[in-house]
Amino acid sequence: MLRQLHGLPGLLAALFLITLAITGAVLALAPAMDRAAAVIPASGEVSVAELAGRVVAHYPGTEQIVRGPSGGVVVYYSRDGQPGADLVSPLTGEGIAPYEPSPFFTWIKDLHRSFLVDDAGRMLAGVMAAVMVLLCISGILLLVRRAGGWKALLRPFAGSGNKRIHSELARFAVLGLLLSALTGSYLSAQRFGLLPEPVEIGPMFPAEVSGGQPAPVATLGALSNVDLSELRELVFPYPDDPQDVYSLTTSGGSGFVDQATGELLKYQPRSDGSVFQQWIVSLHTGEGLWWLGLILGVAALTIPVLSVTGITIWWQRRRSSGKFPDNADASQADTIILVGSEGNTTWGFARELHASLNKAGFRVHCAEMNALADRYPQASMLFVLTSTYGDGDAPASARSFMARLRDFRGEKTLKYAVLGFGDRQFPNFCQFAVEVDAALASKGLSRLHTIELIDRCSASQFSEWGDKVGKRIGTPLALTYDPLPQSTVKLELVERADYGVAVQAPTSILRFKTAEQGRGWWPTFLPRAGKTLPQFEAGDLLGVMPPHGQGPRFYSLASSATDGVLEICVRKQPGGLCSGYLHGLRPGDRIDGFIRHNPGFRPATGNAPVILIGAGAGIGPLTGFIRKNTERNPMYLYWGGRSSKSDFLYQPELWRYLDDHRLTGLNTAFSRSDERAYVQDKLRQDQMAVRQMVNAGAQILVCGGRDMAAGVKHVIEDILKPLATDVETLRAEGRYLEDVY
Ligand SMILES: Cc1cc2nc3c(=O)[nH]c(=O)nc-3n(C[C@H](O)[C@H](O)[C@H](O)COP(=O)(O)O)c2cc1C
Repeated sequence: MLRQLHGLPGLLAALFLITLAITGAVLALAPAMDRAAAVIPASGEVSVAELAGRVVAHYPGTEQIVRGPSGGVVVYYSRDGQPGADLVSPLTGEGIAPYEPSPFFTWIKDLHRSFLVDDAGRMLAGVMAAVMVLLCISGILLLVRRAGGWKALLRPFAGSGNKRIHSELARFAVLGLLLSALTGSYLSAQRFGLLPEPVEIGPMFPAEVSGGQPAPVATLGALSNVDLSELRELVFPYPDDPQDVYSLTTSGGSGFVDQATGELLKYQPRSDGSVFQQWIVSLHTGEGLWWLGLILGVAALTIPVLSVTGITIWWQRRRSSGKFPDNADASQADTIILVGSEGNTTWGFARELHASLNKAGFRVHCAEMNALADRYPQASMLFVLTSTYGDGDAPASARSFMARLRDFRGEKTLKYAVLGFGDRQFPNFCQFAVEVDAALASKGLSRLHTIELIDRCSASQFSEWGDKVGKRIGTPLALTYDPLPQSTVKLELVERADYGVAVQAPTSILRFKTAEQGRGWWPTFLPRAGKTLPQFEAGDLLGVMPPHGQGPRFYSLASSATDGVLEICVRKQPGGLCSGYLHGLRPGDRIDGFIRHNPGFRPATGNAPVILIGAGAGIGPLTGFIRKNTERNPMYLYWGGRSSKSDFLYQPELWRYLDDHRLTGLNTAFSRSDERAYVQDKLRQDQMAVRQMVNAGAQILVCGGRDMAAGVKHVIEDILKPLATDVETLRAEGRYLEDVY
């Protein structure tokens, strides 16, 4: 419900909101620019009488002096019968520049207030402001849900991609956006009579004025008592009319000043309603609060990005949660698939399983976990595919599953398998799936297959799980997960370097270029008939389609698009289908590939040290990060191989980076040399230095096999103990990242 409340209005309003945001951001500059152009004396330095005296000395035909919200003083005068207006210095009364409202800002203001179509546009702008209030409030509640509570709202968000960008930006900007939207809605509601607008009726013209000889304005007592910082406007009396008076408006009220005696006549303080109104205007426009204007402007600039990421998230969710064709009735089905999902990606996996089982002749019913029936009379297999949310909690479509499970009466013949979807960056990896698996077992059901956990939507883990389940049920399941139909690009192997054969760890560095002919490298990456690769960074993933219609396998990229090649580092796995295929390639051979972004695995920017830890082919993306470290931020590499003579991957390149300081320190460990050391041993030897770096804010990135990553985590936990922190805390802060396979 909350999500619909956030998504639908956002989608409909996106274009108008982007217009309002961009124009609002431009207008937000105006108060700061006005302020920069003006001369602003300190409070108490210049009285209105002094100002008026100085101005009159330079502009004998002064008719009015206005002090704008940003502090700039403008004099309106008449010279030789011609009216004029100048920005003046209150310190001297001299003109600084002619005063003319900027036609550009006027046009932007019209676009902002009414989309250039008068009342209908003004009404639309008001509606958009109200929609923005709704989006901000529902967005705040979604952020709280995503963070796992109000208290956790300031912690770094885990996860990656559009969702992370959307949440981080929203958290940064939401209060500014809410303030602009609330004040904008208020002003619109007043304009269309939905809220009362305070009417400020000034004091009546005084019945009696002295009518004496006018005194020089600089000597008038009532004007001497008012500081310039309080002035709004001072209207001069008609020349040669002794019965006329000065009209004075200040931030506190308005009144008249006798031009002969300098006495204040008929002063009337401003009403509370008018003061409140002025605050609303200032809070919306930044008038008089130039710094707030800039903050609101920056917040407004996030709206285009929030709109694009929001629409992308909505679109991906929609595509992956479409209805299933051939969904059998729950009471007739022999196989049940239950799905626990919040962001809907798990539905994409469920659809693939559903289609594959259907093709194999099963009658399959698929539904959300919240729709668990009391019993499935015909079913012999139950698959539960679920993600985990919050801090190890159930996702939206599984919140009531545990409660419903209490009333569930499973047939004795019903066997189940749970497949968890999660992200190892979270402390409670796939926790909810683990709890569901235990709860089903405690119901007396037996397992068709032990629980397995999929990290970050790994397509290869999913297809491996399918192979194992297929063997158990006696029907091959060729499961391929493709979140959106991928358009692949032909890549041509241009270079390879082979290592590790002598130590039974054949590993190759493979360099590809797109096979389509273009002028140089870059044109091949520009959009052409949809057959192009998007931008990529080291640490992103290259999806490779092995032959014979298998699902894609993913390899971490060791290069960025700017390096001019697409580089991966691949260890040949015994019996590995895709790694064997890649190792068999010769220069000139072509493969099909696509990019999957992985923004969750990137070194942080800034001066804090970065500690890169890897083993074997895990050095690929780490080398890519070092290559990109042209800022020469402190970067240390701990890497383990088997033999320095056989599988020291990237050796010459790393030494070059040490020389040019892209790499600050290199520490290698070789398990089949005399030292017989692993990367964990090197970390332990260096524990003082590692601890100091973590204390100085270092980020740790680990890349390589699961066992190595577990060993490294263990050592790092020990190293962190004296610092009273641990790996999970660093992980939550985005300072311990893993790319593990
Ligand atoms: C706010 C948030 C909280 C998450 N919490 C966890 C968690 O505690 N444990 C975990 O393993 N994964 C966690 N994840 C990762 C998701 O479970 C993972 O991305 C999953 O593939 C999402 O599937 P879905 O889109 O079908 O919900 C979290 C993701 C987000 C965005």
